[in-house]
Amino acid sequence: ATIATPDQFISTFAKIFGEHKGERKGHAKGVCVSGEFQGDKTLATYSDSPLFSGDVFPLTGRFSMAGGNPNAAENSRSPRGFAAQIKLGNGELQHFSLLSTPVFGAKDPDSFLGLLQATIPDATTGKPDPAKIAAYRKAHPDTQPQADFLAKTAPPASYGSTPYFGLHSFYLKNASGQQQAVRWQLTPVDGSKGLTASEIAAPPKDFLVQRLAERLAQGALKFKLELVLAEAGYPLLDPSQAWPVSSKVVAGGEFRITQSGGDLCKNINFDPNVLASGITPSADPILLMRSGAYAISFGKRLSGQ
Ligand code: HEM
Repeated sequence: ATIATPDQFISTFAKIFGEHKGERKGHAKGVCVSGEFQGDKTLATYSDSPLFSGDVFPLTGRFSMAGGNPNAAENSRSPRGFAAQIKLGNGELQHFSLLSTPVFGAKDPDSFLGLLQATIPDATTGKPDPAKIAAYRKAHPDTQPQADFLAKTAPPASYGSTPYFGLHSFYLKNASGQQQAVRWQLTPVDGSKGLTASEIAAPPKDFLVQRLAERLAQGALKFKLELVLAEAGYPLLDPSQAWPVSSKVVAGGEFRITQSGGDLCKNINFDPNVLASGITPSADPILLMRSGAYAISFGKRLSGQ
């Protein structure tokens, strides 16, 4: 049974990253973007959602650095985030809220909260205690795969040169009512590119916003939406476990980012459980936890806390 609560995550983020009034308590550093989404009609086999009608819908989004530090260093070996709110023609909304790692940092809220608590800086040194973190990971092996991925993968060279992963399972249903569990992911049409060794050692300051603007000056930045189809026995409730690489993947549409900067995303809470009709959440307890935590962060930051 889960005992971690949304407010415990918010108070633990404050202990790790400090209090930053008016800022997002997670993914504090980021940039608003806008553009459009076009669903792939061939998905009708699996989904009757109007998201996949083939119509073009406007989106407001945000690229971000994970963590509650609004001044996070951009060579950090931490996840990057991409969130999007798509406005369908019928007034419905569809959110995507994704990370650049193919797995999440823990199997459930309790394990994730314990990991965060183990990274709270030590009162005397002012720094996290690496031995404490290592001991926690050893006792909770589900926290290791994401750390391994981040250690071996160069941080993205730009927000547009990395894939993004939804990590949770969601259900689609088709016109005959058949259900299919999927995970969604975004593949960058430009390809993936990491920072070079010298950029990692001596990163240009705040290059992510600049590189994004430079890229958008050349035309739309595109990502392909892909849906990975679950098969019998797949872990549907544990985002720390990757699905087999042999899984069937179907095309879901295309994201086209055309503008960056400004404040359009400021008053959006990119709650991952805001879904267009025909798409439903799984019972992944981390997915459920996110709605409560994001709502607290949203309320705080819009009221200057
Ligand atoms: C229990 C686990 C998690 C907690 C407690 C948590 C907490 C938070 C909080 C408090 C925010 C700021 C929300 C706001 O002020 O609007 C945030 C942002 C974000 N989170 Fe999480 N998160 C969790 C898991 C995840 C997972 C699994 C993903 C991706 C699959 C993710 C992706 C993001 C992204 C992309 C943002 C930035 C959204 C934006 O740009 O506004 N988070 N998270």
